[in-house]
Amino acid sequence: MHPKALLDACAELVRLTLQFEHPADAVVSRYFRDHRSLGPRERATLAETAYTVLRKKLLFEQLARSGSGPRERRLAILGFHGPRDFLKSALSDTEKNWLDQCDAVPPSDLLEPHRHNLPDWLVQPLRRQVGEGFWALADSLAQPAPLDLRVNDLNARRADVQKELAKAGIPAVPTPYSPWGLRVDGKPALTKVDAFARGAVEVQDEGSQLLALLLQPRRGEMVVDFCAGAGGKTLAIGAAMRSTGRLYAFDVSAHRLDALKPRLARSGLSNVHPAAIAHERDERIKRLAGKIDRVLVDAPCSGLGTLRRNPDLKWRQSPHAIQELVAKQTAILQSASRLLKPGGRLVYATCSILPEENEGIAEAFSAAHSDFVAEDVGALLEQLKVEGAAGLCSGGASGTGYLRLWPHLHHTDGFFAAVWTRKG
Ligand SMILES: C[S@@+](CC[C@H](N)C(=O)[O-])C[C@H]1O[C@@H](n2cnc3c(N)ncnc32)[C@H](O)[C@@H]1O
Repeated sequence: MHPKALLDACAELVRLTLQFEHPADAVVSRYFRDHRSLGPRERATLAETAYTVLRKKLLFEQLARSGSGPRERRLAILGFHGPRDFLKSALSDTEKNWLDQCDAVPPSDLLEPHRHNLPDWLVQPLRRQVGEGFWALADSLAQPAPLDLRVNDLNARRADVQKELAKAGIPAVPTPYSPWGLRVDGKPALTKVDAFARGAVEVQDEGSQLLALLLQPRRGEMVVDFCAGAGGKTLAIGAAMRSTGRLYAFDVSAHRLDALKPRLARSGLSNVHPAAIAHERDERIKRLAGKIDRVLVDAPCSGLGTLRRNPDLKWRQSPHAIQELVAKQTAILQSASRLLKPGGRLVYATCSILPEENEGIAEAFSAAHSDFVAEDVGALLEQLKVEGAAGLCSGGASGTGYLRLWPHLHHTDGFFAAVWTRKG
């Protein structure tokens, strides 16, 4: 594609994503479906440009106050993902001069919002939690995430898959905390790799893998993944159960559960039972009350721990939306807890970095449920032989009560988990 046409296309995609009517990944997929002739490199340029604009929106909007031409075009020029020479061949002389002026602005001249690129309402809660780590956190949230894979240890070994990927020209290293994880350089086309086609690997952030590990499901047990979605954690749990017992994958979205089906087929698991429920108090849930060994509640949340992958969320979420989520999280955890038999384990998890969706929910649950004992997550991870377990946790009486993963410290998405045992 000619540089001018590619820049025009980038400006159009930037315009569409900045409408914030739909998640950015859905807008990008839709754009690609509507423009089937785009090649892989053009797609990469378009997607990365739109995502860079979302990541650095406040800075770019400030810089775009000067310059001329449509605003989306100025933003696309600032965020353009590709060689500078290539970009400049698409620009007028005026635009080239303006871009040189923008490039020359020293970071020390920028106001704080133009450096952290976060909405005001998010800055205080993050500063309160990470203190001096705030700028490292803001920087890491503005970077693209690495690609993590989970090796399906039902049918493959991590070391063998690592060798197989290396042979296919995809270097990968074992992840430091999850026993199943491989971290891959760049963004290879995984669907074409045999290990993926035969279900030996799935794409999954290392933090998500740790949530499944924390549930510690055993052979032959009855387990519920309450908010299973497209089943990322379901697959990890089912493999840890060695495809035995019964694993219910519940979700209110039949559409999301549909996306689990091809993944299940690849995985070789035969113990998973997906079922759409109407809401958290569904009859199906009532029938299983008191019968389940382990329940994972991977709750619907703000997703603010995934800003590296979903930078639009910081502009689409709001304090009001968070309040609604907190009410929903409380209700789901309450209902899901009824499923457990005495001695059973409950794990509540989010991919949020806000205390009200995390410690706030966990502490309120503990206070209202004297029949559940809060477990120390640091101690559990230690037993599970997770490297540097205490460093992954914070809070509670011991200071390691909850799992608290941060992108700038652990190179995973931001995750939270709390664990309880139902008293016998
Ligand atoms: C964080 S996502 C789950 C991601 C999934 N566990 C995975 O690993 O891929 C939260 C899920 O909760 C589901 N959900 C929302 N409200 C629910 C409810 N009342 N009961 C059960 N699931 C619900 C959403 O449809 C969404 O799929």
